[in-house]
Amino acid sequence: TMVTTPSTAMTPARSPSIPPLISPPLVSTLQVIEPDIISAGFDNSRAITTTYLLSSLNSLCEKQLVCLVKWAKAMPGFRSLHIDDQMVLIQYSWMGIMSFAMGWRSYLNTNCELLYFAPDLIFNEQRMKQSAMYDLCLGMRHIGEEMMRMSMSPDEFRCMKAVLLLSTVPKEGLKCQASFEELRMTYIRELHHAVGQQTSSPVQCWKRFYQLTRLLDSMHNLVGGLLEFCFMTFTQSDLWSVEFPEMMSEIITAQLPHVLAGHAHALRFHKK
Ligand SMILES: Cc1noc(COc2cccc(F)c2F)c1-c1ccc(CNS(=O)(=O)C2(C)CC2)cc1
Repeated sequence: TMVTTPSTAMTPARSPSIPPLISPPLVSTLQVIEPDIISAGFDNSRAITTTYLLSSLNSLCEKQLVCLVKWAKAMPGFRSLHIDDQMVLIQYSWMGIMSFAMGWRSYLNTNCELLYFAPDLIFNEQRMKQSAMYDLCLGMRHIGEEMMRMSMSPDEFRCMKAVLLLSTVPKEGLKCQASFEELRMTYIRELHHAVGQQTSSPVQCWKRFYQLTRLLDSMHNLVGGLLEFCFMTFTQSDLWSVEFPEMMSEIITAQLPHVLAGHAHALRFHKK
């Protein structure tokens, strides 16, 4: 489905009184295709057990995966990649994209006091401990705190999330490496442009761009730990009796051997 960009559609042809919108189409398209907030369907009246918490996270994850695939396919240029590359990019980046978006919701809605997975699934300290993922939750909260410290803008957030989709590749390379690298560069330039909108001098712009790309790099470390936990929970799901819905199971089954074999290569802006 063609996504119209309001900036072009809404800019009156000739009206000297109203300055033409200068936001480049890419940023306004990212705004238009941004998925809505999804509810987990969490029953807050039930006894809160670790198993129920994790199973609820997984059913929320399943719903978010459906939206994530739609969002990726609506992202300008993504569909021009080789279909196999589209698949592997989503398989390698879904955890990072979901976590980054959750950090953003936690920043916007709770000032990073809590982890805002969904309007009906918000983790306070106690729930973080109960979830058996306390350290991962702290790592996630730190991401949200960085967004708050930088007072990250919605445009910067959406550009960074687009870059995250294009930040983990197979070690042996993609089917169409050139079109991937061109697309990644396009979104990195778009991020730089969004940073320029938040700063008033080139030096400030580069400093902020440096800090935001550092934050993007740090997502890889958090995601590594999360994937380990995810794979461990998945392989022992009968033991923990944590439910893994269909699409999640498919993605994890496809992704797990490659990641454990060290085939997933994280693209970083900075030396570690
Ligand atoms: C949905 C959803 N919105 O955000 C996130 C990122 O989650 C976390 C991020 C950081 C620390 C944590 F502690 C998280 F939980 C998810 C999300 C939910 C489930 C799964 C797969 N399931 S899983 O096995 O990894 C697990 C987590 C249930 C145990 C994967 C992402």
